Amino acid sequence: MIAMIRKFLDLAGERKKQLYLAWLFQALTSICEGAIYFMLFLAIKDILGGSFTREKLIQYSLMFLVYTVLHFIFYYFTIVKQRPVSYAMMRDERLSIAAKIKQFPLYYFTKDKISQLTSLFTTDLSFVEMNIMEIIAGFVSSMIMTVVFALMLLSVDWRMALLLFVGIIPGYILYQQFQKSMVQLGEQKKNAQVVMIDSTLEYVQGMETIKAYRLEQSGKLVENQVDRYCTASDRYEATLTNWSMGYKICLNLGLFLSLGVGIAMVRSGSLTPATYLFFAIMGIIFYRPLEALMGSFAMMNLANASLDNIAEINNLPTENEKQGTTQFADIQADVRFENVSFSYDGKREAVSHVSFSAKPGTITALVGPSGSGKSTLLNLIPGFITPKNGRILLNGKDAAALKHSDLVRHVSVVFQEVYLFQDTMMNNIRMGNQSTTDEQVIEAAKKAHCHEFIEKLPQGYQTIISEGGASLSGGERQRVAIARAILKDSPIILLDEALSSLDAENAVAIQKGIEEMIKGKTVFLVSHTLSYIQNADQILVLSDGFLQGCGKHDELLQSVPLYKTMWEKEKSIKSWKL
Ligand SMILES: Nc1ncnc2c1ncn2[C@@H]1O[C@H](COP(=O)(O)OP(=O)(O)OP(=O)(O)O)[C@@H](O)[C@H]1O
Repeated sequence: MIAMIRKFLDLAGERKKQLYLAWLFQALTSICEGAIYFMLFLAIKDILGGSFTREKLIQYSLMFLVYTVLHFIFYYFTIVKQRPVSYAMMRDERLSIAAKIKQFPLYYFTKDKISQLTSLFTTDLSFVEMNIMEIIAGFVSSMIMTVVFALMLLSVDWRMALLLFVGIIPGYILYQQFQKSMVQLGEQKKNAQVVMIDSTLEYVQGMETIKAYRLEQSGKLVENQVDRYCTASDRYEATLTNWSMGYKICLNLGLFLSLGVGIAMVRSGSLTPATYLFFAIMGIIFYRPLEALMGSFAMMNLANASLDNIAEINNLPTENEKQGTTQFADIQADVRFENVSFSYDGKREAVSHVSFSAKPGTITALVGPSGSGKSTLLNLIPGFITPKNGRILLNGKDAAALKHSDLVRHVSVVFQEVYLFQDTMMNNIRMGNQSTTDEQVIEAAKKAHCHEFIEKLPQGYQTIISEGGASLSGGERQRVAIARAILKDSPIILLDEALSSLDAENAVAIQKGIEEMIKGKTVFLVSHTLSYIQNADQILVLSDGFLQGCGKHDELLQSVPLYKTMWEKEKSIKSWKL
């Protein structure tokens, strides 16, 4: 629990003071509650001792009123102080994680990591936001109440108090065991939840394929994961209930012992009936905060796991942290790879010992079988991923030493998959260069051959694009990406299968736009279709991450067997007739 509070305070930052104040009010609330019970003892003592007069009745009533009012006032301030803190903290945390995610290397975003992030936003942050204050307040209150009650009981009769406390020892031993098994079950429950979210996302995203192929078993997979999560949750709750019962019994051993021995003490005259009666009442009340502590343990456990997940994301190194500080503002860029290697998992190299150079005003095409490392090599250029070995030089300057923002500004990318944001078409294109006017945006759209279809949209350039650009065809999305790149006007241009979603007519239509965009630039082009790139200034042939050859189309046909095979295959496919 202490570790969890520490983690929470780390997240709280400057709001720590407000939290301390809230917990101080919580402590005062508990002290007032303790005082009310102490008055109860004094009243019982007076009644049984025959000294309960009318004045005492008024005196106790007034004190009761004062403590009750104070209790409510302190409780009100506890809530007022702590309520906004968790919402404000989680707001900051959401924004800071969103900003941090943007700086993660691209290869971080694998399917399971996306599920982990989804779970973090939908479950962990919300859970902490909704529950942590209550958990900590409950813990602070339980602890203070226990101390206040213990001091009060000791001051009334230390022998009876010690007998009552005996139950804490077996309770604590059981609690330790319980904690271990609950942490394990909590992790199982959490993992089952991540897998369930993962399979549900996959199910929704793959709906088109599921419907097309009537894949009934895909629904079964979601059903299984939902069942697994339900079983894990059930096991967690059932175990919690069993342990809680055992814990309660252990604690109450002290109550039975004190009441049993107390009777003997009253009989022998060493204990007054008033004190016995007081302990009989307080015996039940004393363990309540400790029992509540156990009850909220399940929540603590889950909150702790959520805080760990938040910390894990916060502690991940970002690409920017690894980048240098050298400024780069050249308007042309000569790109040189020197013995560059990269591995995603630290075991197998996706790009291995690659060296080549590309001059401004030239097109370098990357070809090779699927998985040969073409996209990886492309992603190395803007620093989306960084080489594990070797160097990439831009105009002779090591890219690793350059400011990340400068590097990214110098590279325009058109990926195969184009993401459009839920914003106007105008703003979606303007993302290429925020400082451009509407006229410049339209000019770029015309060059990329988007203008015609944008004009046909209900509000033209002011039409809001649905999330991800799902309402546009693949070819339309790709032309918007080309318009963005035209606006950005960077010295380096990366085209990763950029023509893949265009039909032959469209591809020819925007050829001019692309030609204009790449004039004087250092262009890298990934293509599976060799006929598209046969006029490139140089072609890099990759296989299993290694560079098999580098040269012009005719040279490669002579010198690289893999290239020759790929070319012949393409020719034979083209001659297929149905
Ligand atoms: N995010 C990732 N995490 C782990 N491995 C990856 C990741 N992305 C790619 N790989 C692996 O790295 C290797 C090279 O992949 P890359 O995408 O660069 O190949 P490619 O030639 O572009 O393939 P394709 O033509 O199919 O797009 C492959 O073995 C691939 O499985």
